Amino acid sequence: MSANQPPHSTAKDLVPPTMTARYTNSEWAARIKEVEKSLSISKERHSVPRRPEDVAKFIDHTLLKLDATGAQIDGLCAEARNEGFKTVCVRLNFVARAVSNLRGSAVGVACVIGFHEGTQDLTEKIKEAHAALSAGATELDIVLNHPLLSPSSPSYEEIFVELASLRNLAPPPVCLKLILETSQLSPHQITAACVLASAARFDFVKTSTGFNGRGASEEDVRRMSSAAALLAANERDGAGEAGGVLRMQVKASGGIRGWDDCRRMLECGATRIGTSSGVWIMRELREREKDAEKGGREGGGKRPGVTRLYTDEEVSGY
Ligand SMILES: O=C[C@H](O)COP(=O)(O)O
Repeated sequence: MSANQPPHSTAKDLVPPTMTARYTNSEWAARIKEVEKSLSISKERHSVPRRPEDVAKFIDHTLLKLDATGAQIDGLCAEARNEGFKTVCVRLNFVARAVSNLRGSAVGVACVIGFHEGTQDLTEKIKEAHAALSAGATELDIVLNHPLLSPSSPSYEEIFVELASLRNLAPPPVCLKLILETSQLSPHQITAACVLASAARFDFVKTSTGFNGRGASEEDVRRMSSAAALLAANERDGAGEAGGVLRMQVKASGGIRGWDDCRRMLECGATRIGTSSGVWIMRELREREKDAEKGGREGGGKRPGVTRLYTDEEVSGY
């Protein structure tokens, strides 16, 4: 299937039923507590690619302003094609236009769902997701209903049912990302959201919508990346010979404006960057590379090469 082919184009009116619960709230609470007990936040600095064509593949080129115009979406798609970005990230009303713009390219189309509060009910989110897939979206960035993580009475069961139902509607190769809105969550709630997203087989946890509170922070990305690594390791242990466990990845988004912000997020363990400043990041990176080359020629330094962030087994291939 090509990157831009609608995965559900033959089943336009078919919306699968919602999934039933897997664990009770208190069982989820116990599982989350276990994960928290063994979670240590990695201080590792992940290696980062420097060649612009490699960096571009980590970027979701994003335009989510409510007053965005069709002409701006056309421009966004042209930039994404030109730079070789991973996707363009747009609202539902522009998915079909973006898909048509990007036909024949390797650039995918990500659509935000439940944007930006996340509090829509499950039926609403399922309808939106179904419409996005039918229009050709290859990735869905779904906002967590984060008020359901309220510290006094968290509804883990309800959140899991929502996530599992959306995964059921959109199986791989559709890439599913859960937007946590980390500015609204405590570290404990962030870990809880990672546990639920991983159990529902989401491909990514994503920091922010860019519309509520601060954007991505190094601390949050490190926590999410460490939790994802631990959850994959736990599952690998449980899977024994069966293997095949995929590591959930982290998308940093919100307020990432320049190459230094982008590099810092990748160093903390993000493997996708959501930003409305993609073109500026690439411009800055090219300028830095030019300076480094110049310095290298004059001072005998070495141009940084491309390094791998994860092994093939660790990433899910998106
Ligand atoms: O999903 C991505 C964010 O909305 C992008 O946020 P930004 O406009 O602050 O770059």
